[in-house]
Amino acid sequence: MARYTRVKGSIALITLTNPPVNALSAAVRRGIVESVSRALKDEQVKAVVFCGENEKFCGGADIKEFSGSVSGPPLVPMIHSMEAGEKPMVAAIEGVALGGGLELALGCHYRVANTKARLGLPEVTLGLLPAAGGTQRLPRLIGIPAALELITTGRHVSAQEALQLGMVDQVTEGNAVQAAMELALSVIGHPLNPCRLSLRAPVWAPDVDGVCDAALAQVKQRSRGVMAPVACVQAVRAAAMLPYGKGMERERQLMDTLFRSGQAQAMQYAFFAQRNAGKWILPNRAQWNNTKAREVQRAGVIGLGTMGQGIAVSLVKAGISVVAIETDTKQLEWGKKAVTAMLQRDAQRRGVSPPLHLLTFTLSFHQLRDVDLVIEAVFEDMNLKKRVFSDLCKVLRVNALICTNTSGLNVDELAAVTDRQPLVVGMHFFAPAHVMKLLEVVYGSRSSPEAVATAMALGKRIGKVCVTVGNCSGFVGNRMLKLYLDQSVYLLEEGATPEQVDQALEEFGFAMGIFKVGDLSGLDVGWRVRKASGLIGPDVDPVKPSRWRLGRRYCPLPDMLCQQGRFGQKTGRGWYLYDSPGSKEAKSDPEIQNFLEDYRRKYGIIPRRITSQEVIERCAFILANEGFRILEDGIAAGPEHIDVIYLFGYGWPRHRGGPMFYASQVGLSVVLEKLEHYHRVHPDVPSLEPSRLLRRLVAEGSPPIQQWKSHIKNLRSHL
Ligand SMILES: CCCCCCC/C=C/C(=O)SCCNC(=O)CCNC(=O)[C@H](O)C(C)(C)COP(=O)(O)OP(=O)(O)OC[C@H]1O[C@@H](n2cnc3c(N)ncnc32)[C@H](O)[C@@H]1OP(=O)(O)O
Repeated sequence: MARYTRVKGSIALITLTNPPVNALSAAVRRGIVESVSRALKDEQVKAVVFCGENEKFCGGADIKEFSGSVSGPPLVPMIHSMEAGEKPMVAAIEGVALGGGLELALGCHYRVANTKARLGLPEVTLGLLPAAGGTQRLPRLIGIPAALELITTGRHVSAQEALQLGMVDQVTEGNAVQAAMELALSVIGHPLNPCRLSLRAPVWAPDVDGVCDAALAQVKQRSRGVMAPVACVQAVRAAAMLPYGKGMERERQLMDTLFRSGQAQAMQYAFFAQRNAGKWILPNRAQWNNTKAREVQRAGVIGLGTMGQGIAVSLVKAGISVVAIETDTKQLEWGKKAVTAMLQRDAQRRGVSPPLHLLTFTLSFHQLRDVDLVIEAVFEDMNLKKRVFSDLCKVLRVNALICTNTSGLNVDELAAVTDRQPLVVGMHFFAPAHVMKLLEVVYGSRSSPEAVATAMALGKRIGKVCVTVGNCSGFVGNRMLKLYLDQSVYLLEEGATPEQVDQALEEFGFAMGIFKVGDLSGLDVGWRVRKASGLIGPDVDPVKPSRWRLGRRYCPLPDMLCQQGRFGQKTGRGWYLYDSPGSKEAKSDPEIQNFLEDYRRKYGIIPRRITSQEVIERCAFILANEGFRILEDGIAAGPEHIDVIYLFGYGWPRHRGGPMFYASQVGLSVVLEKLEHYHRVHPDVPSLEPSRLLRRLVAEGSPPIQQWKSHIKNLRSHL
């Protein structure tokens, strides 16, 4: 699908037509090959301009084709024949030129971009490398260091930056196609060899080896265990060392290794899962494309603690007026200072002025009378939240939405104290709220589709990856996290150290192990939650606290740590030792080793050697097992939604797809077998018992993850 038109007498305009992003599907590639051949044969045609329909040049190769057998004309010879053609070819870049789309533009002799265009080679984010000549042509155009940075990060650059780097010849505020046609007419008859990037010699740079070695070390540290960034460096190194033809061979070999790898499959799954999560659907069949969101121009934020501050910053940055409320002057001033500073820092970084005029800080609820929506972000306490909710109903417009930022409290119980249950939803932000991408939008049993649609649209507008979830304790993310945390401390009881567990998790791909994360977030947070839930009370023996509570295994180690004032980084001591309170570098603490040994002695536990494999199996499979239960309960609409929550909210490594995808990749029967084994060994941990859905899927031949939803439907109809 490429449209061929002759314009201005002597220009062949080739338009890629594959909405929404003009991806290079087999049909598009076929269309391009035919159109280029026609343009080269037509004697009236003196130059060729490429553009994309709907002001989007091209979003790259069609990723959907990667999972099947790829047919149609291959990209590399197609781009080569464009570059070798004896008529000037100009790319008119509007919207995006990404991946294969940019590689196509690099095969042209000239490139013109609209000011709003974005260019990049994001293949690395899909577990691949730019294998349509991108790793060989881009370094020849902009040099090794800049090409390494763009190709290993997959970063998109603006048209302006592309011009500075030398990726494009011209930037226009007007129509890029018009500008490209003018350029094309002006270069007819000019020699083309200097514009053929493949003909340029390997790029010389001082100490090219050193630059590539440094890039390799950097990607290995930044993306531990991920193959694609390493392959990207190797391919760019080839551009520096080898003639073009040999470099292309190297690019192909490296791509062959990546293309069918589990990592590439996981990352491509993650790409589509993220988009799929935006297509929300509620049990009553209301969904993203049949429900209208309300417009939100003014919002209220109640509570200016860490969460409220981040939420206020996110809203204001998206152009929404915010009325921010606190209960006393000191708290209000403190919050105001923090929010203002964050907005100023951000504005300074972007070279704009901070939108402080959008903020009102006040102690008075009356200032909320004309807001469209309120996000309550007070302390995680049901009674306090209920009081705030009833106070809100006295001042808000009757049709204003009330959203609660809670990490797990019952949204229905909160809604019940209001005069507007359909207009109440949960918005579970992650700390720090102006940075973390994930937002769980929690629908209660009476939340209206319109309220859910509004919260989802608002989340998207402030740059979040939003997932709708049902109302249960901990929703999706924290419900699963609780069991993962349990496993990690059980492993300590049985013989592991925090360092061992963290190392295994970091080797798996987590940026930080679970104990380091605990120290960072503050161990007192969970302690408070456990106290509030009745797990810790006056009846607990302070000398030898019970390891059996509420009918199941309980590990008192985290409570015992908190009793010693070890709250993590903020106190300079937690599972690790820090140089001073607030410092970040975690060091092993011999006191913790002694503490664990004493503990095991006290309870008569004989420590055993715990392998990294066991750490991963127990942590990852418990997550997946609870994920299956969440699907059975209808709390998440599909496995992709759970995976998106773990990818964007809990640091799950992207090259492992998510806990549900990981389970499918390991093999559901293996996961089942392992869970059965661990449950046999630990019968006092009910969450290790394999879920019914997992058993069912295995019994039905372990279908691919894309088909699980239909099996869930069958399972639920039998309930
Ligand atoms: C067999 C050997 C092959 C050799 C290939 C050699 C080298 C080339 C490799 C590549 O080119 S890989 C692809 C590189 N491109 C990308 O990674 C870009 C991916 N897309 C995006 O980043 C964004 O979609 C966008 C282009 C910036 C647009 O963002 P926007 O927010 O406007 O829309 P989205 O919701 O993200 O997407 C809309 C719609 O389009 C689908 N889609 C996007 N890009 C592709 C693609 N490259 N292939 C197939 N489909 C794509 C996306 O899934 C959405 O679909 P729906 O959800 O609406 O169904």
